[in-house]
Amino acid sequence: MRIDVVTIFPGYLAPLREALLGRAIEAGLVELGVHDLRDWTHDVHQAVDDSPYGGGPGMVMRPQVWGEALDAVLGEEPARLVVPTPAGRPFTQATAQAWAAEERLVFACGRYEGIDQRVVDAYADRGPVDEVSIGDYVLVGGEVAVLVMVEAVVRLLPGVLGNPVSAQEDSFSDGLLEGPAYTRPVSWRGLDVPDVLRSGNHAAIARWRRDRALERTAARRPDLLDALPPDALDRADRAF
Ligand SMILES: Nc1cc(-c2ccc3ccn(Cc4ccc(CN5CCCCC5)cc4)c3c2)n[nH]1
Repeated sequence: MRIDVVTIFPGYLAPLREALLGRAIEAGLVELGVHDLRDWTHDVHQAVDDSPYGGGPGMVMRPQVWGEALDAVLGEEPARLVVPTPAGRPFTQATAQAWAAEERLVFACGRYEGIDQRVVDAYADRGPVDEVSIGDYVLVGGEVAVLVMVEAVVRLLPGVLGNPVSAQEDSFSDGLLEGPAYTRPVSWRGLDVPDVLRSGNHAAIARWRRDRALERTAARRPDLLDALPPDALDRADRAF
């Protein structure tokens, strides 16, 4: 997979070259290009924003600069164009799974109050364009959202995670939140590891973990329970 990011703050994307993702890049599992939007300005002030038509607070990013940048970065290769925005469709684990199958992702990081809508509209007839939100809160720009989404996607690529099973057993992959996890010591500050986890009884352990996941999901994300397909909960689950 190749990932390109266009931004006026390239330094914001430096963490993508650290740790696990950095190793994935070095291993050639993913290619990353980070591009400074201002490289496609032609004025001495390198202006990328202007006042909004119709009035309103703040500034909007100008379409011309974005058009030149995205034409250059996209080139002739097909790619999915991703535009983070508070007004986007929710980015979920399902989105990450779908994008992990893509050959190319290009992220357009807005700032100010966002990017002139015609940029999205102009590229919509060239290929898939996704306007996505990572949550119901307002960030200052798209860069942090791109860090989140790139991490969620790249960890799913074959060879990136040391233990790929955990990608399948993620929270949300079975529709439930994962339950509590424990490691040594058995007792810590008067708090003990649940006996069942040390029993060696794998059926009992699986049941206990499922019950804790159901309990946590019901308490913290009842919406996920409501969204489960009817056959997702078996009789033992319902007893819980
Ligand atoms: N999930 C998520 C993604 C983002 C995101 C992504 C990309 C950009 C580019 C710029 N900003 C900042 C910004 C965008 C829009 C407004 C206007 N809007 C008015 C009505 C109420 C909500 C805000 C204010 C500031 C961004 C913010 N935030 N949260």
